[in-house]
Amino acid sequence: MAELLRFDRVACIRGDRLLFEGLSLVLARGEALWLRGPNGAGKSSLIRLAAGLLRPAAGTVTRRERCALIDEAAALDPELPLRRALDFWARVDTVDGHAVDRAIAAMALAPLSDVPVAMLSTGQRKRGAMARVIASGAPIWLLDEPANGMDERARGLLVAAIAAHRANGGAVLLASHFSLGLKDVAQLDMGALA
Ligand SMILES: Nc1ncnc2c1ncn2[C@@H]1O[C@H](COP(=O)(O)OP(=O)(O)OP(=O)(O)O)[C@@H](O)[C@H]1O
Repeated sequence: MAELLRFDRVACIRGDRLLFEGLSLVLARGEALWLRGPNGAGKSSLIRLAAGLLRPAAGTVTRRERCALIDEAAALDPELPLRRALDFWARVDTVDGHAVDRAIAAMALAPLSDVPVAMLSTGQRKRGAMARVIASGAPIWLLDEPANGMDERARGLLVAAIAAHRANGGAVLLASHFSLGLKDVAQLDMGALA
């Protein structure tokens, strides 16, 4: 099945504000969709709907595969060295240690493997969170401002990881205030919806 994620006429209400309604989209294998729009437009809310962390006020969200999420929290145990924090999620995601090795290499984190997550810089922690997503093996990546705090080199690694994931049959839903320079990416302007 090529289709991984579908929104059918979805409405989203936060607090007492209608953020959007009648929103339909399909994300298929190999595809990427870039959510754009000003602060408060609803990009994070749409990603949380996709993750199943928010319920639509109307319409339906269908996920046909597992998803992995990055948002403002790294979701890595701050007390653990980075490698062990990633190994914890590998056990939850039932992937083997090689998946973690590959993810660490993809985000150039080997020199930081023994550093406690709490001691990582903002950009390093973001790379760690991205390694968690890569290692998960989840076909659907939900990336809410994944490049925040990343330097140019790390952004390059992120873009390469996204391209490799898509080439492997994965799909990416991305919220970002700036272009990452992704090739062949569809765009949804949330400002135009609000
Ligand atoms: N838990 C909540 N309760 C009530 N309102 C909320 C809640 N979370 C977010 N909102 C509101 O929903 C609106 C959309 O927020 P959201 O975080 O989805 O926007 P965004 O497009 O991701 O913004 P940004 O570019 O600043 O990250 C905002 O007006 C925000 O105040």
